[in-house]
Amino acid sequence: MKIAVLPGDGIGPEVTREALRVLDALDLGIEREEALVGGAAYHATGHPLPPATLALAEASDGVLFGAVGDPACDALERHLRPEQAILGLRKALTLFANLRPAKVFAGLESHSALRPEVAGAIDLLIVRELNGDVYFGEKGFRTTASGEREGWDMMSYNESEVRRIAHAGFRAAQGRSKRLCSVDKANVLETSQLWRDVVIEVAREYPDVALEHMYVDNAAMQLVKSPGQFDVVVTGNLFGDILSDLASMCVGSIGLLASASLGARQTAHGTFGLYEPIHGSAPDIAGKGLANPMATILSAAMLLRHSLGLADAADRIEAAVARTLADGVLGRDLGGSAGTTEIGDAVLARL
Ligand SMILES: NC(=O)C1=CN([C@@H]2O[C@H](COP(=O)(O)OP(=O)(O)OC[C@H]3O[C@@H](n4cnc5c(N)ncnc54)[C@H](O)[C@@H]3O)[C@@H](O)[C@H]2O)C=CC1
Ligand SMILES: CC(C)CC(=O)C(=O)O
Ligand SMILES: [Mg+2]
Repeated sequence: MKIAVLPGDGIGPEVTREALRVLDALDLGIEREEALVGGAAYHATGHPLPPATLALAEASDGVLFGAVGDPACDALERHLRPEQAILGLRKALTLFANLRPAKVFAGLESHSALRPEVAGAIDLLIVRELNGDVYFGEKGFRTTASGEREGWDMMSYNESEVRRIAHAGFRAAQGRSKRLCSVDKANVLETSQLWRDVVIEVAREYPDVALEHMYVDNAAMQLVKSPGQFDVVVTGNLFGDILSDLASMCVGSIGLLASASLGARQTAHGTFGLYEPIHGSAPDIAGKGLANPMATILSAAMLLRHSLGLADAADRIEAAVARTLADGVLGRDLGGSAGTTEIGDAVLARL
């Protein structure tokens, strides 16, 4: 079993370090190799996703990813920006299904941005499409006839892209409460109309799952009003990106939400995937020891479960994180004072 570790930029290396300490403590015999990615890779090699990094990821059983993003790179041509590394990995590795669970941990109800009785009901899974949509369409700048600058980005989905993520959504729903909410903007966008049509076609293969459709603006409102109504949500790349950050504050902090990005490839141990917190490189707190590493630690648990066939070890990590939070070890993001290493220590002590 071998994993690739790509810490990246900003708080990426800080939170990845804590997740690796947790994996080490479990002594699971996992070989690992680290590589540069994002701004760190650009500064060292001139490219945010060097061929050696991609090759390492491809040759591994799973990838643990920190975060990419560096304000010093914001003026670079787009293909050289750090964010292109994570987009490139998702695309090159055909990781089209991004699972983003959001559940309120016991004891954290009052740390949600919502009222505790509303927050307490949250236990949902966002299944976000990750290989298509406006993130991967043609884009550019042009000058209009009247001489104005104009930026444009092409949004599209084809039916096979929608079909495979719809299947992922329905299968996830079958494993949970058999309810699936498909989120789109079919009242305005043709991309979304196609999305809705295909989801309805795929639904015929899952008669045991109750399908509902919701427009994304309403979904954002409903997630704040009564998040407990949602179980599995399947949606496109852009909407899923936005709704999952929103869901993180319903749970309490973006520093708590983990993710698994999966495709179809099977290894000897499980489904190949990339695992990362849903947050970014947080330049505002990078290097200060303030980042909450729990999202990355929980991502490592998802790696063990989905890619390495080590569900018991994943359960242990998740239980240790839950106990740490229940014991009131909270970072600044949750109104506490524990730093990154202190939170890692607390999880280690509860493994
Ligand atoms: N998958 C990735 O690598 C992602 C990269 N990014 C990149 O990250 C950079 C910063 O983006 P932002 O929009 O600021 O989003 P962000 O998620 O990095 O930060 C948003 C806010 O949440 C806080 N935060 C994030 N993670 C935290 C943690 N673990 N503990 C405590 N507080 C945390 C930050 O301090 C900041 O105030 C940009 O370059 C962006 O493109 C953004 C999202 C995902
Ligand atoms: C950095 C972006 C490419 C993606 C993002 O915000 C995310 O995947 O959550
Ligand atoms: Mg995001």
